[in-house]
Amino acid sequence: MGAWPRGLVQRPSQWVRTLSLAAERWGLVHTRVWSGPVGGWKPAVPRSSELWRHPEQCLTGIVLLHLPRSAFSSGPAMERQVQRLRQTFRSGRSRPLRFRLQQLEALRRMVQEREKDILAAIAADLSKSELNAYSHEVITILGEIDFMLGNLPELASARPAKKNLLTMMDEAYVQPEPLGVVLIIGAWNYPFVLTLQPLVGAIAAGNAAIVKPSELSENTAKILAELLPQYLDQDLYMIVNGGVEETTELLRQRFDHILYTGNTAVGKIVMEAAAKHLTPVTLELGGKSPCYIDRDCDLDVACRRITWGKYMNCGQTCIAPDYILCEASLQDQIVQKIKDTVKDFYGENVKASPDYERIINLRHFKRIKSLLEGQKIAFGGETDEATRYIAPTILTDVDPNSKVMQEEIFGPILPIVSVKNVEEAINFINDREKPLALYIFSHNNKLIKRVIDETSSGGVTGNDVIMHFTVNSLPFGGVGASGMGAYHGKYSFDTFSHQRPCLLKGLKGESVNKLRYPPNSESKVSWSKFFLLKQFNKGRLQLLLLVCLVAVAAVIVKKYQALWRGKALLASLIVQRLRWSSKH
Ligand SMILES: NC(=O)c1ccc[n+]([C@@H]2O[C@H](COP(=O)([O-])OP(=O)(O)OC[C@H]3O[C@@H](n4cnc5c(N)ncnc54)[C@H](O)[C@@H]3O)[C@@H](O)[C@H]2O)c1
Ligand SMILES: CCCCCCCCCCCCCCCCCC=O
Repeated sequence: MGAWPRGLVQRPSQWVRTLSLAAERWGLVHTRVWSGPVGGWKPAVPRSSELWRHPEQCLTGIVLLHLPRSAFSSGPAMERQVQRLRQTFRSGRSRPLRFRLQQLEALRRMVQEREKDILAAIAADLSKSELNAYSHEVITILGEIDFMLGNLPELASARPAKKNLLTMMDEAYVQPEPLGVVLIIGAWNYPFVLTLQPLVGAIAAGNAAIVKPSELSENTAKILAELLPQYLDQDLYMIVNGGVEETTELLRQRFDHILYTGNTAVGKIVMEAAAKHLTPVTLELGGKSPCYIDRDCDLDVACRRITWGKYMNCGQTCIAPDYILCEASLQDQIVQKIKDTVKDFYGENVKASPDYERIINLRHFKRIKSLLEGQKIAFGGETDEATRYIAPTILTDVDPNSKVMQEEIFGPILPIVSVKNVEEAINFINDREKPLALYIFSHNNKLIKRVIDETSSGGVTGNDVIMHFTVNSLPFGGVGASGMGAYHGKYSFDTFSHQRPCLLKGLKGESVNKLRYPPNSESKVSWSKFFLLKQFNKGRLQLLLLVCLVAVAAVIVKKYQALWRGKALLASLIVQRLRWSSKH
């Protein structure tokens, strides 16, 4: 696509433009606008595109290119796109702070100006009320953008580093630098926040990025593909929509970092593909997040908070409490209190509540429903395949070896497993894969700290659920099977940056440098120990003292010399003045 396709140059008529854009919206074709040999092929952005409005400003005109979708996900096409972004990155365009801030502001404008469309898309994907879509997703993105806008100058600036005796006179600092072209693969359960929050970090850190939203939340994927090119620099930030085929093709390309959010099985595929290029990865995976309720606890409060975090988004939250661990004697009270809270939150008819979502697709609906088989359902259990509704459900006396305890539930089913005491709870947690989150409810802070000390998990909230996700001064990520790396706030910036150590020396000081040049000797090693390990022997200490004394003496002499010189000058001026006065 390097040469200008002369024969095809024309300004498309209104109906050609309308039809093209409609076909693009329906997902039939990709429409591209040729903006000259320099600009290359750009997405034909509806309405706002400068290319549509001012074709005369392109080199010689514009031309439309209609290709089947597959043409853009083929290997060579994908490679060209990554190459295009890499070239722009290499031009240095994404590096200046002013540019990054401007792109982040544009992203904020996008969220604010197109809020209605965004909320409608999320609502369509997850049967979520627009109010919930706003508080679960949009607020988080706006908060993250504001954080970056407020803190970017500090985050991106060089940090002075401590020096040793050998580099005392030099300049040592850590300079964060962008990694290059990064790939962000989003998830469908919070399709807006889990796709855009990493992008905020990538932009802030000065990278180019390809964003691949989940095809399972197709409405959000579509609106992102429509909006992002209208607000962000298209040569640096690009969106690729599609499914397994497109992701597979993307993963063949070389990136400088990949941040993937989703299930552990695909996480392994991502890591394997990344290993071929030695690309570092951040894997935001899942797991079964336990929730321990201590006997010494306010059960009303605990159950209200757990009900909120478990049934929010119909249980499709990576950090939802997956199951409850408690003493057997608490089980019935917990069931009753959660039951009462569900009524408080969603009313008598949960199905009719605007605050209760639906399962994303039939595959997940069937998977979750199958987890109910053979279980003791203490509450809920109703399902409706036509609307993919699964009622808030509690299972009691659950066998730790049953299917529901083998995989992450990712749905509105809450098993209660009884344990004798906190030791057994700790062992239960440690016998399994490290979870993404861990929750402990107790009046006893020491017990909470003990559970934290004796277990491992991606994150922890004591006496609440989910809320650690909302604190952007805390890194968000998994450990072990629940993932690697972290993001949010400063941690996003760091994830998408290389912390580059810089040491700037002068060309003087060769006498000290002789210590490291061959031939080596006992004395040189001993001096190196002195400089680098601060290992003093008596003789060396005396020598050092002597050097210090000489240095102090030199400073004093210099100072007095200056003083004497000053005094002498003054005296000679006075003498001259007296002579002059006596003459006149
Ligand atoms: N840590 C987090 O922040 C976080 C957030 C959301 C979800 N999750 C986790 O994600 C899981 C559920 O979400 P999910 O979307 O992965 O589930 P899913 O099983 O619905 O996965 C579907 C996704 O995997 C992709 N996929 C499937 N096979 C692939 C292949 N061979 N190559 C590339 N991509 C392939 C599909 O394209 C699709 O986007 C849960 O475990 C949840 O805890 C984690
Ligand atoms: C005083 C009113 C405060 C209202 C605050 C509402 C906070 C709601 C926060 C919900 C955030 C949910 C996001 C969860 C994302 C989980 C990612 C994994 O799936």
